[in-house]
Amino acid sequence: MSLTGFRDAAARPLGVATAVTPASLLALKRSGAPITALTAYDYPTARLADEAGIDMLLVGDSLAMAVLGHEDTLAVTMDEMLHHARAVRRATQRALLVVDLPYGSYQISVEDTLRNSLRMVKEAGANAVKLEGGAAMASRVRALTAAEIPVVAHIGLTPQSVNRMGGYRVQGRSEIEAMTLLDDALALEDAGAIAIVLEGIPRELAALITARLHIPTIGIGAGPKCDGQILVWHDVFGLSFRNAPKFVRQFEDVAALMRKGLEEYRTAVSERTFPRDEESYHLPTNVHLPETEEPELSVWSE
Ligand SMILES: Nc1nc(=O)c2c([nH]1)NC[C@@H]1CN(c3ccc(C(=O)N[C@@H](CCC(=O)O)C(=O)O)cc3)CN21
Ligand SMILES: CC(C)C(=O)C(=O)O
Ligand SMILES: [Mg+2]
Repeated sequence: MSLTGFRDAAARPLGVATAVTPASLLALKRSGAPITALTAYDYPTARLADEAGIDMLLVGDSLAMAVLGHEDTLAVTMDEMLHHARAVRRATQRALLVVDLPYGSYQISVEDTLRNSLRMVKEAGANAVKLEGGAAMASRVRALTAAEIPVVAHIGLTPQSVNRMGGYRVQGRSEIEAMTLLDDALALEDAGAIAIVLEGIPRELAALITARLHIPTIGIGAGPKCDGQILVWHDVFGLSFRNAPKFVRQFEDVAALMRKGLEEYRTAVSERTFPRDEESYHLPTNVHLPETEEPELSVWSE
């Protein structure tokens, strides 16, 4: 694994844009240029996102819901996250590759957090890991940073807290809750986080946190003043099969395209217009098989 994110530096095409690093995300914040981020879960979609110039690809634990059909994110395992992260790694040349630590992989101890995060780096080629939680997670962030594992923090509507929150509810709407979230963000920055995801909080609070922090904020349902924005791939393309949160914008209706293609394929097979002769293999002209006997359909239809 090279520093630039290319597994084999010699295989890097000449003239390709420099790979995104934690330092370049910081530079984007300082220059005022928005950071673009998106989730990715497999090879073809990660290739499209990377080639489109998305700065950060996140193998989110939203995998559980968006891809695996679970009701929430709690069930997804380290092995499932690694399996998808490896596919995304193979496709990603430029973007910073961040992988979510799944629920249970970092709650028990700092040691567990380090062991599981090292797996993300060594077995999947993650450039950074992400974990949910506030000031209570600062010791984890500090230990990972000391172990040379860049960390993205995540506060506000943290989906792994669904049982405590009693559903997916906007956070930080009272002054006391808002100030606690600001303190959390400052503690995570102090512990060494390279960036922080702000999810499901009032836009005014996200603007305040973004102004107070030196590291970039990446918003999802946190308004326009964050340093960057992230969305779930399936929400962007209308592939979610559930009521979308208010913060989602569907940029294209890929499900409609897929339905159209499915209807065309089903019809073509049903009507025997697929495959055509050009879509079939032929015997060499010197090879002769016995004639096939056409079934006498009329006998059976009488
Ligand atoms: N496809 C998908 N998109 C996501 O953004 C996403 C996932 N899956 N899975 C993991 C979490 C869960 N997320 C969610 C899910 C639901 C709401 C939601 O229903 N929000 C309410 C807010 C209610 C309130 O006002 O408190 C909404 O109406 O927007 C928000 C975030 C975000 N993450
Ligand atoms: C939406 C982002 C921030 C996330 O954590 C996920 O996709 O799991
Ligand atoms: Mg997540």
